[in-house]
Amino acid sequence: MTSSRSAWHITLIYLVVSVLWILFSDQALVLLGLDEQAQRRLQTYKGLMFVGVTATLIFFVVRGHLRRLQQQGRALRRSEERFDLALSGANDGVWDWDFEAGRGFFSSRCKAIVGYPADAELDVRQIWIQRLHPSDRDAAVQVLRAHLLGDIPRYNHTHRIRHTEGHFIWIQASGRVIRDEQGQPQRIVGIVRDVTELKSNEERLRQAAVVFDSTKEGVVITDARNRILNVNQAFCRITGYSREQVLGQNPGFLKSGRHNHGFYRELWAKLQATGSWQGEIWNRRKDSEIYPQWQTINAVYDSDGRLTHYVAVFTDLSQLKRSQQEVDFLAHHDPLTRLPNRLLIMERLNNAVLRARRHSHRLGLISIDLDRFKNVNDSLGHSAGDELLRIAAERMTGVCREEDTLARLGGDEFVLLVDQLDQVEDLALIAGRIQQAFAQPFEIDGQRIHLTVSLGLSVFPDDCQDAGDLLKNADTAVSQAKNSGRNSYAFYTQALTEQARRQLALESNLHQALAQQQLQVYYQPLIALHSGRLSGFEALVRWQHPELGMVAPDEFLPVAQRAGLMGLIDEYVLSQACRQMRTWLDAGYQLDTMAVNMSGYWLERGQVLGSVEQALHEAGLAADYLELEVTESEIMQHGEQCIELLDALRQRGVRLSIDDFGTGYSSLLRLKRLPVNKLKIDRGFIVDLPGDSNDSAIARAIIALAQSLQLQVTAEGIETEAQQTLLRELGCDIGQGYFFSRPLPAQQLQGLLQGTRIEA
Ligand SMILES: Nc1nc2c(ncn2[C@@H]2O[C@H](COP(=O)(O)O[C@H]3[C@@H](O)[C@H](n4cnc5c(=O)[nH]c(N)nc54)O[C@@H]3COP(=O)(O)O)[C@@H](O)[C@H]2O)c(=O)[nH]1
Repeated sequence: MTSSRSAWHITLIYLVVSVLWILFSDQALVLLGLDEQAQRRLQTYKGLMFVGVTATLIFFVVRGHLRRLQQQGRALRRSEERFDLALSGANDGVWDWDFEAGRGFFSSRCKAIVGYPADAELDVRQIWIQRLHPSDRDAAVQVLRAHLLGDIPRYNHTHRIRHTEGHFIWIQASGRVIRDEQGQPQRIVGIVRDVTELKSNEERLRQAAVVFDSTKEGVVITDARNRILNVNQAFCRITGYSREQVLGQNPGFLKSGRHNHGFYRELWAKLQATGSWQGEIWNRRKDSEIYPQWQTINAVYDSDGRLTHYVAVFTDLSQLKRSQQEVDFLAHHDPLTRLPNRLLIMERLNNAVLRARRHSHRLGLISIDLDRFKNVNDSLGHSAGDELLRIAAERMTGVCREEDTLARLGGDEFVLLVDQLDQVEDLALIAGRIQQAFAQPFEIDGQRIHLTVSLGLSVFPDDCQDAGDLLKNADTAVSQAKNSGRNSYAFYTQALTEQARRQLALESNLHQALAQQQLQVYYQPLIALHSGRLSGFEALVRWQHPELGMVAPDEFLPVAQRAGLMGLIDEYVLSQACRQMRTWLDAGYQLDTMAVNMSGYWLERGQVLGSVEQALHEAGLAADYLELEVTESEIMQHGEQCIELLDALRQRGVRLSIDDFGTGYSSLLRLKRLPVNKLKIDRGFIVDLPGDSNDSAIARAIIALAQSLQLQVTAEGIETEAQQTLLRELGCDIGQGYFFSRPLPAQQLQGLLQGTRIEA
């Protein structure tokens, strides 16, 4: 019942009772039959009583009403106090936006949130519209509009507001619209809350969650009873288990079985005593693979110091271990062929020598060098060269025993350590097998490559006393194999070492020899066999070493070649020979030829032409006196380039001769194209004449071939009269050899020259 109806009720009852009292109380007095004075007195008392009763009634009604009002007021205040307390406890501010009046009310907390003092007079624009973050404005207005249109029951939105100090704060505003009878929005009332800290906490949590899930380390969080509460994605990736499969489990199910109880006992003892443990631990993945991990476990305590959680963070070390193994492997192996490298073979060699010493057995070392491997690299490129080395290593491994070690020292150098060698000959058998491994051509990039190997064999303790010397000796022997024509093997001997030492000494003295003119040119006569006339000389270099005596060219020329001095020697001999020829001609000796050897170095560098022209010019000698000798094998090796050079020399009038003819397998077709004047039969075919019928046949054939090609023929190495006679009979033009004279210095040839002088 409303308050006005209650008031009408009471008033009506009062009216009825009052009217009935007035109407019937006087009649009741009349019925009493009292005199007029008594009646008037009673009427006065009656009136007084009515006033007294009604006054009493009014007193109680008013008092009751006022008491109720007081109670309601107190209840309202209490309720307001509770509301205020609740809002301020929750740190919320109240706002009220009256659309009709265009005013807003903002509680002091509401103002404080934005940075205004409590007594600041603010309108809605100042506190809300102008302060909204531009990025949040559209969304905030849209939610408000939706609520005002009745699309959503409450206005609730979180957005950024610029604080009076300039920075942005996050607030959460909520409210509800109040409408008039027609449903038109009158005002909206609500609360506002500063959620900046909440937001930054949320952001931190979000970041933590991203870190938790994106970190490469596996993370496991357990409760105090060690039941898994959470794991991250890295844990799942590393272990192979899904999150659902492990939640609630004890992490002990990951144990690999590789650690004993003592290990785990110590782990837990340390964890409980210090609150953390760190170390390498082996666990088992879902696919049963066991793997190492580096793990840190920390105990987590609450503010009262009670243990609440354990957090374990671990890194999978298996990749690292594999890399470490690979690094270790590469430190001792060659990455291309995966064979042991120099470091490892030396280690094994040293150990093998110690064992061989202790047990008095032999061991062998084979140094293996691929012949002309450089040509493959130069012509087909380094990747083809690498591929070839890889296949060669495979083939050699295939023919070696398990217990022996094949290693690559670098480039095309390999060694094979043969442990426990029963007899030296066995090493030769193994060398043969390695040579055989190269019998088939190599298929690289669609090309068939024929390759041979040279092998040097050395035996402990026969050839040396330690591992270093064993390797050195095998190297020396391989050089010997190479010098003797490649595709062969050679054993190391003490004599070889002496030779190697002498060659080293020669190499270091050769520069000095050139500077101090220790090199001399000797001349060996060339005799026209049909007349016995001295037709010329071949210039041959000699080294008069101050300590070693006369050193033969066979010995020092390969050294000069290696030392890069061949060009200087060739030029020196050429110019000396041309000058000497000029001197002899000027002295009136009738000579036709001065023969000079042309080395492979000259052919390679292509400097011959310039040097020849210069030497002839300086000596003032006509070109046709000069005969350059090129060996058959050099011509074969240098091919077209050599022919072009010979052509050029020929055009300048220089005569050319093929030296050591018969040893180089030149084809007749090529021979026909060569611009040469002479063939020089190799001494090897002369030495056994006239007794050896094969050599006779060869000499005869060469002479016939030369004649048919209209070339002259010289036979070198004639040591006997019989050889001279036979060769003359066969039609050989020129003879050279000890039978006529050894090579001699110019001044010792005067006697021989006398017969050729033309008297002026
Ligand atoms: N590029 C150069 N090569 C040169 C030069 N001087 C010599 N050589 C080459 O060195 C090789 C050895 O030469 P050498 O010891 O001088 O031997 C020559 C003669 O002494 C030797 N010969 C001559 N007759 C006889 C004989 O009757 N018996 C015998 N055992 N040996 C004899 O033959 C060598 C001449 O050879 P060749 O040149 O093939 O005619 C040798 O290959 C020389 O070519 C030089 O200055 N530059």
